[in-house]
Order: sequence, then C-alpha cells, then structure tokens
Amino acid sequence: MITLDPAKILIIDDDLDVLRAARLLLKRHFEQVDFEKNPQKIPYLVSNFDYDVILLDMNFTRDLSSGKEGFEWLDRILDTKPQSAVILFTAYGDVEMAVRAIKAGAADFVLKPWENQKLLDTVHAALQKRRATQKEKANSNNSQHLIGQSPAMQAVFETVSRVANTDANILILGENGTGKDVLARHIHTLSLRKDKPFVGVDLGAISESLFESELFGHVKGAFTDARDDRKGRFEEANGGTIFLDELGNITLPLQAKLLTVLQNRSVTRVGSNKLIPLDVRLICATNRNIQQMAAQQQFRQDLLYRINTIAIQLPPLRERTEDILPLALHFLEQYRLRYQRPVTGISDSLANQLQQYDWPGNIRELQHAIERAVILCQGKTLQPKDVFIKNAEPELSDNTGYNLEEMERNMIVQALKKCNGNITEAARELGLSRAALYRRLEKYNL
Ligand SMILES: Nc1ncnc2c1ncn2[C@@H]1O[C@H](COP(=O)(O)OP(=O)(O)OP(=O)(O)O)[C@@H](O)[C@H]1O
Repeated sequence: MITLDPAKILIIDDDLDVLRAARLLLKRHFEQVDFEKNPQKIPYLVSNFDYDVILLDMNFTRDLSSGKEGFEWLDRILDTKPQSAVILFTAYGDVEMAVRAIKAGAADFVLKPWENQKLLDTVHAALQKRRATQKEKANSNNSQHLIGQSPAMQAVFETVSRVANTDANILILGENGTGKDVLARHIHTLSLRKDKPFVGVDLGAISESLFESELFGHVKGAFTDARDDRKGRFEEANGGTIFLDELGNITLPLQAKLLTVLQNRSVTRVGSNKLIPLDVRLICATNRNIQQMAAQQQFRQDLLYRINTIAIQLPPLRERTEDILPLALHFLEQYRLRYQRPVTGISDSLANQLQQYDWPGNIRELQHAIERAVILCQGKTLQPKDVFIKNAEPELSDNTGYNLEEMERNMIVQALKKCNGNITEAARELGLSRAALYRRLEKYNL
C-alpha cells in the first residue's frame, strides 16, 4: 500500500499546463495539492489555509521577466505566514534572481522546465525543514517555563493543576498578550492527551465563508474550490486538544454551528452527511467580556455554558507587578542567548520604571521591549534609555509628506484607536493578519 505524505501543498502559476503537470506529479506523493492560476487569490488562500509548501511562479505576466511580481507575492506570503516554505519556479537563466529570492526568505527554487525527481526532492527537503522547525517550536512551547510568582498567577496555576488532567472544557479570559495561548498549550502538556495533537485555531483570522470547511472539513465537490476531500481542524485534533482562540469574535450563526458540533460530539464535513465522532478536549479563549456579550445577546448563553465548565481569568500584567521583573529577566536571558549579546542585568532605575509602567500590551509588550533593548544595549546592564516604553498615547506624526512608512504608522494608530486597542479588529480593519499587525506594531514601537 502506498501512503501519501499528509502535507498540504499549493501551486500558483498562471500557466495552466504548468499547474496541471505539477499537480499530477505531486498528487501521487502528497495528500493535498491545491492549485491556483490567479495570484490575486494568494492572500485569501494563504491566510485561510495552512499550507506546508507553496510553489510560486516568479513571473506572472508573460512579457515580464523581472520577477518583481514574484518578489511581491513572496513578501505577501511571508508577511501573512512567516513560517511558510515557499519554493519558486524560475526560468532557466534566472539563477541570480533565485539567489536573491532565497535571501528574501524563499525556501528554495526549481528551474522550469523541471525534472520530476528534482521537483520532488526539493519539495521533500522543504517539508522536512519546515517540520523540523515546527517540532522545535512545539518543543520550546511545550517546555516553556511559565513565570508567575504573584498571588494572582499562583491561583491560576493551582486551578490548572487541578483541572489539567480532566477532560473539562476550559475558557481562558484575559487581555491581549496576557498569555492565553501559552497557558492553553501548558494545560495540554499537563493533560493525559499530551502525546496527541494540540490544534490551535485563531477564529479571528478565519473568514465567515470558510469557517465550516476549515473547522469541520469538506468533501470533494462540496463547493467550487473543493477539489479534494479535506479534514477540518476538529478532526485533526481528534484524540487531543483543540484550542479555539478569539472565540468572542464569531458571529451568532457560526456560534450555532459550533454548538451543534459540541453537543453531538461529532462533525459532518461540508457536503457530506456522514457523522464523524469526535474525542477532543476543548479550550477556548477570548479577550472580550463574554458574559456581558451573552447578556446583550451577542453571544449564545447555551454555548457559553458548554465551553466554560472551568473559567480561568488571566490578570493583566499591571495587576501582577511582582511578575514584571522575573519576566523581564527571563526575556533578557532568552534574547541575550539568541542575539549573542553581552548584557546580563537590569539597572535599579530601569527595574523601577518597568514596575511603574502599566503595560497595556501586557507580557507581549514587555517581551518586545526587552528584545529591542537587548539588541540596542551597549553595556552589560540594561538602562532606562535602552527600553522604549510609551508613556502616553502614540502621537500621530505630521502627515504632510508622502513617506510610506509614516503613512502606514498613522493608519495603524488610527485603526487601533477606532477599535479601542482590539488587535483582531484593528487587523481586520487594516486588511492584515494579526501576526502581520503585531510585526508592524513592533516595527513602529507602538
Ligand atoms: N507566564 C508567562 N511566562 C513566560 N512567558 C509568557 C507568559 N505568559 C505569556 N508569555 C509570553 O508572552 C507572549 C504573549 O503570550 P500569548 O501569545 O500566549 O498571549 P495571548 O493572551 O494569547 O495574546 P493574544 O490575545 O494577543 O493572542 C508570548 O511570547 C508568550 O510566550
């Protein structure tokens, strides 16, 4: 019996013959091979599906051979999903360009016309590398030491130790950056399901039209783009834990669909009527006031009952000041090693300043502040001047010129204001993924 590698592959090329030939070859080896002729669909495909490898043409317009368009799409892909393994199709003679693309973040390149074995080897190598990185990341997440000596965090850890190895549904509440994601992973690693999959789904990043197919899967032909049968995230998590992040962001009709799955403990793939039994532990998280949403009929009360068997509130960092210094030292050590910098400590005056500040972006903001400081610091001890802490609302810079970066910064500030600091909503407003917005917040010190 030949078993297919469970990888998900996307091929993007405006030449249908190329697409067909590549797909025919890859389908014999990989479980899911999607293709797309229109590069404009790249943002939609990449943000809504988790592809392991993306094969991308460098030149979409036939008379254009600069590869400029390919570079732009490569950037868009890496902006949305920085861990993507992108393999470029380049024409013979474009090797210089291919080298430039690898420097820009592509995994590898394949010359057109390709040799089948060479294409397969390149895809396998990119996959292997991606899986090794994912494993490394999962291990570092699993083994992540959670810091929290404050009474508030000690109470959280106490609850976690009592409930982790039960199958109780858990709802984690807390502002952006308080550690909901790491806590969910931590609970999984303490549970009896620790050797089974942990599948995290950012519900804020899935469009309404794709919700069902992404979560519950679909069968071939269920809709125009459904070219194959596909498992949904619930099925992928079977036996393990599913983590539904940003649960407060889904609409009432989608809440009803989710409730049905949780009540029946089974999913039906879109386009099928076969029930697939589920054995998953559910952990949900939101930064919204979900009780209030339920009281205002924006969130279904029956769904809330089902998901919050145990509710864990993660306090904002300003309410656990005891944790600020241990966290800062933890990040100092992490980034000192990563960037090979000689910094080993934090001055008393900076320590005071860190404890006084109210950290609206919570632990993520502290982490980014320390990372920047470690890179910039000239001496052995971090000083107040090394750490950028915003004391007031970010000022809009004078938007008189046509500096693109300034304009981008201003748009981000405005979107954040409009959405009251809610990252998911601001990202949607700006047409960015949350990850892409976070990167820009960091870039502009926001
Ligand atoms: N107790 C902790 N100890 C050490 N690091 C932590 C702790 N809590 C959070 N972090 C780190 O802070 C960062 C933000 O955490 P995380 O992504 O889990 O927050 P979140 O609440 O899920 O954020 P968002 O709501 O924006 O998705 C991560 O890099 C995480 O590793």
